[in-house]
Amino acid sequence: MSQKPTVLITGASTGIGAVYADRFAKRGHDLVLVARDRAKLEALAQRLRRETGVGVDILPADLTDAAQIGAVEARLRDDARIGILVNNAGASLAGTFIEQTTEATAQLIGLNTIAVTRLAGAVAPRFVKAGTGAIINIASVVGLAPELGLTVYGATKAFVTYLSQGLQLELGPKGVYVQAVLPAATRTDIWAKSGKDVNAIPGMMEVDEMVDAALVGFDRRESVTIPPLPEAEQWTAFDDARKAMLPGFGRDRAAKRYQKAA
Ligand SMILES: NC(=O)C1=CN([C@@H]2O[C@H](COP(=O)(O)OP(=O)(O)OC[C@H]3O[C@@H](n4cnc5c(N)ncnc54)[C@H](OP(=O)(O)O)[C@@H]3O)[C@@H](O)[C@H]2O)C=CC1
Ligand SMILES: CC(=O)[C@H](N)C(=O)O
Repeated sequence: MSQKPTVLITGASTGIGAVYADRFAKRGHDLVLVARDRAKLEALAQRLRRETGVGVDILPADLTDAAQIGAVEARLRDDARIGILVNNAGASLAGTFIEQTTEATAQLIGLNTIAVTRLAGAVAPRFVKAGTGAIINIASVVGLAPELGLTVYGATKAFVTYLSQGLQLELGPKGVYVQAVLPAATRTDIWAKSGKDVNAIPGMMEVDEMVDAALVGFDRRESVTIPPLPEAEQWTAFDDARKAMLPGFGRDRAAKRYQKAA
């Protein structure tokens, strides 16, 4: 059993989550791998046990199912060895807003936002009590870019970034580190699953490069990591512009432009 904190990773059966599993195993952390596909989780677990010698448990679960996410929450609450949560499981959707059904968007919102919030909520009290722990939430640059035409998906990812920033403010002073990772297009199965041809999209980052970059941000304890963004100052300027508005929100009169002419 590793002396390092165990890492629970959701969406570990493929793509970004599977690479996080590989990297944390190579760093010597025991793992708990969560996704729906038991066979893929077991194959990855066997490889990582064999190659790295760490302990790997699998916890198959559909995170949109109340009973199944409940089992993952219980593990996060009760297993004191778990010191890092990677909230990565997520999906995208084919089509435009008016082509998407309310059932499909509700399912997407459930996975990309409610599950992320519930799992963070299950583990945060224990982390705060211990005065240590880390939560990595996988958002997306799409959450900053309504122009990309992925409205509901992007809205779920804006939620994840906001949630992460809020949690970092609330939990950071109590010793808990929260990171939002905002990948841009990354070569994984998510594209085919949402009806897109991964090879037709320019600027596709390889998944190993994306996760390795995100882990550089993790090691630096960045609160927001955007792997492809060349100029970090652009994010700082964006965030500073937001903060500059805050004093303007606390006024008891409507702004002059909204006041009726006398
Ligand atoms: N690839 C990209 O371009 C980008 C991806 N992201 C985000 O990265 C995260 C990982 O996606 P990525 O690796 O690309 O895509 P993949 O489709 O490869 O991986 C998604 C993972 O989530 C799991 N998953 C999906 N639905 C459920 C569910 N209902 N319950 C439990 N697990 C589920 C899948 O496993 P299983 O099917 O076995 O359940 C799989 O392990 C997502 O949050 C995505 O939004 C962000 C920006 C860019
Ligand atoms: C739009 C996508 O499906 C992609 N995962 C992304 O966030 O860029």
